[in-house]
Amino acid sequence: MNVFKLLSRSSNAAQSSPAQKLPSSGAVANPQLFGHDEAAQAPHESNTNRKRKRGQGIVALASPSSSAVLPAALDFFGGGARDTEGNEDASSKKERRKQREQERKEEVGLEKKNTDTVHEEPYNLNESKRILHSHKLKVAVLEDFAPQLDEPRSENKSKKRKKEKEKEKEIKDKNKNAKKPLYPRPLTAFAQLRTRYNISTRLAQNIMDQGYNLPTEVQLAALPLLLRNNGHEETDSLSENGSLSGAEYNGDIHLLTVAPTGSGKTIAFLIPIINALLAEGKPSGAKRGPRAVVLAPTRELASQIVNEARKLAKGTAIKATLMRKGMQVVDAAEKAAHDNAPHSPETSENEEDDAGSVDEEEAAPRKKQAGRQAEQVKAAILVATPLALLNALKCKDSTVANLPTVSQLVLDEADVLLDPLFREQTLAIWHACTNPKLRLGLWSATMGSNIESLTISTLNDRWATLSSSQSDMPSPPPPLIRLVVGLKDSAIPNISHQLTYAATEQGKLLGLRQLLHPTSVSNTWNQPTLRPPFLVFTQTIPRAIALHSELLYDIPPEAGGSSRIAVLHADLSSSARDSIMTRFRKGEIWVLITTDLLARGVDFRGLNGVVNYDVPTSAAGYVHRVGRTGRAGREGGVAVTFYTQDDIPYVKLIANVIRASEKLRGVAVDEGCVKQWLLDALPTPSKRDRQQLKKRGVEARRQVKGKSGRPENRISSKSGYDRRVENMKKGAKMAARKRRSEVDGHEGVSEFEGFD
Ligand SMILES: Nc1ncnc2c1ncn2[C@@H]1O[C@H](COP(=O)(O)OP(=O)(O)OP(=O)(O)O)[C@@H](O)[C@H]1O
Repeated sequence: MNVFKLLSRSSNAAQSSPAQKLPSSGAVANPQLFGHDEAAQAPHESNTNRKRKRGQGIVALASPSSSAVLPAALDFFGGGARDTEGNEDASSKKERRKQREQERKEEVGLEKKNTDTVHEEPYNLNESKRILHSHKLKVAVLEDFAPQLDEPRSENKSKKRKKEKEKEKEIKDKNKNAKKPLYPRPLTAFAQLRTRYNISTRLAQNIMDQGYNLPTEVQLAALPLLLRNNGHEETDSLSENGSLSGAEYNGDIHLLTVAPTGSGKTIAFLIPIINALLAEGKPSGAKRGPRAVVLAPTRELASQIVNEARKLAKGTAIKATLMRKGMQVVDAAEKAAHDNAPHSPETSENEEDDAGSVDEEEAAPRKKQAGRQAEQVKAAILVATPLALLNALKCKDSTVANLPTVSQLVLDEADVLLDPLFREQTLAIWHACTNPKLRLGLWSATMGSNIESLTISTLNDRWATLSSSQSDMPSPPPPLIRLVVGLKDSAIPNISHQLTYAATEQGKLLGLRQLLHPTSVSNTWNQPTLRPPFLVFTQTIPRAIALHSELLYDIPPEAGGSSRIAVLHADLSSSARDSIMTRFRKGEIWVLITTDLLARGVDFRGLNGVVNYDVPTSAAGYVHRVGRTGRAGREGGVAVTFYTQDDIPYVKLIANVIRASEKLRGVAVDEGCVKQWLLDALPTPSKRDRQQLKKRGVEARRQVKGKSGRPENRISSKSGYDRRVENMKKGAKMAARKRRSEVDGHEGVSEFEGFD
């Protein structure tokens, strides 16, 4: 067995598996989830996607070279490198060479087409409606703030406040009603970014260099809404159609987007930001500071966004940076001015709440840094977690300095950033962005209606506060537009789900071991097999650590042994986390055990599956966890969820999401993994239970200390009964030894007669 060959699996080999197409096989021709049958694409918009540059980000895992022969026990990837298939591969070598040649030709052809000037048809409302409908896209103006301008600015404050309160109350009811629909002109090929929106040549080139040709659904609708139309949009058709394209806003909007996991939201918000910054040119005036801020809930996601931004802005003057400890975001002078300025009561309130939430780990180095010259952020795009940025903005008296240079604020995973866990921090940063031209973007695969109302009321508040102090507030204020792709809050349809009853904790461990070992996988139910690399999610950090130590030696040494399995959680140091992420992306780690730290946003393109070792604590949690596989339309991802007796009160939440996803995929209820009888039999958790579950998880799985002070809910392949018997035997042995030593000791005393 050549282990080296096993490690250097190339994506070609996985494709050679005839039975199952895996996400690790590489990018698919069409990254879209819906509207595949759509024939009506512009002639230049071939579905033949330009192939990604070799090795570009795809976890390099597949099967060994065609001639390698693997014992079944080591064939973790199911590449099927048996003798016979080896021969088949050898005979198809010529075929593959031909195919590669063909792809190269297509690439060249596509490049030429994309650089050609594309003739733009005028905006056609019916055509736009049809394309948006087939891609399951819905766009609506959620809130038009323009009517507020009718109110005289001199109106006394309390009257104004009262009116605002009344308005806030109305918001909830209003949200339920249908909003003004919009039918933006769909972007059906990235080439149109140049022809229609005249984006920078370099940016367009960078997009092509990434291998992106066909926009995903979210890009198809969000980019036309966010990019300035540069006068290309025909005013005639706008007036004819009653401004239904949204082009009259000319990109000047706040956008709230709900789009499936892995659907390319990152570049959908980065392209307009980079293009706007390039168009602005070098900022005038002495004020320094970031011009766009992207907030993300975890460091891993933030650093991924920085990488994407750097790739898109390569060769331009726009730089992106990750917020690190000790960095200085605003000018020292600005901060000092803020220190001396009187603060509004609203800000102080926030600060008091936040003061307690400052992490000591974060705070200590800040104190150390105070003595040294801090590194000033020079990049135009700053990506940060809320806490890291807020710490940098806090002044000596723990008030928050303003970020007047920021004109774009993006909340990636907005629902979690505005969830109680991060809300105070996120809102404090939002309020610190005092630029009257600030535009907001909220992006996630799941978004509760409470997030919409919170956004509207915060936009209202900001407007009221800023318009009383600043004369240059835009008039009318930009509207809040909502874009929804597919079915809101649902899991992607291109993965298969398995909901497995494991009865007990021990059952789950056996189930996971079965999934892990290639020879023990019995595919009796004709379900797709889970192949590495995959993620395993647990409810808590101690459980992730315990599971890791239990499985550490499950992969045979010939296949890399314990180095193939790792655990990643928030208690590890930043450098350890980075190193594990790098090794997992490289394909050196096959099984990564983690907590919800990696549940959101993180993009492992070739991840073949996800195991919910512990059931997620909410439906949204499930959507995000399983969305780590099946990215950019890749087929073959598998999501396995184990549940035990303890999960029965809540598992219906997950079963409903699975059913909805299978329905989207067109799977009949009696053929899917969640049968109707199961849905009928499972209890529906109350709202209170749901809230409790989200907050604390399944109680039985929380760290419970036994009388001995050791955790009782350990993860082990031994049953509680076996452990008890073993403990009793151990106890008996100890007691016998003690008795023996006592007897020996007694004899000893009798022998020692010296003191007398
Ligand atoms: N138009 C496209 N064509 C092909 N691949 C794309 C396209 N747009 C994005 N991708 C790829 O899709 C993957 C997922 O993108 P991204 O991480 O932005 O998804 P997301 O919608 O933010 O997901 P999540 O909700 O999990 O955060 C990335 O690997 C990205 O490179």
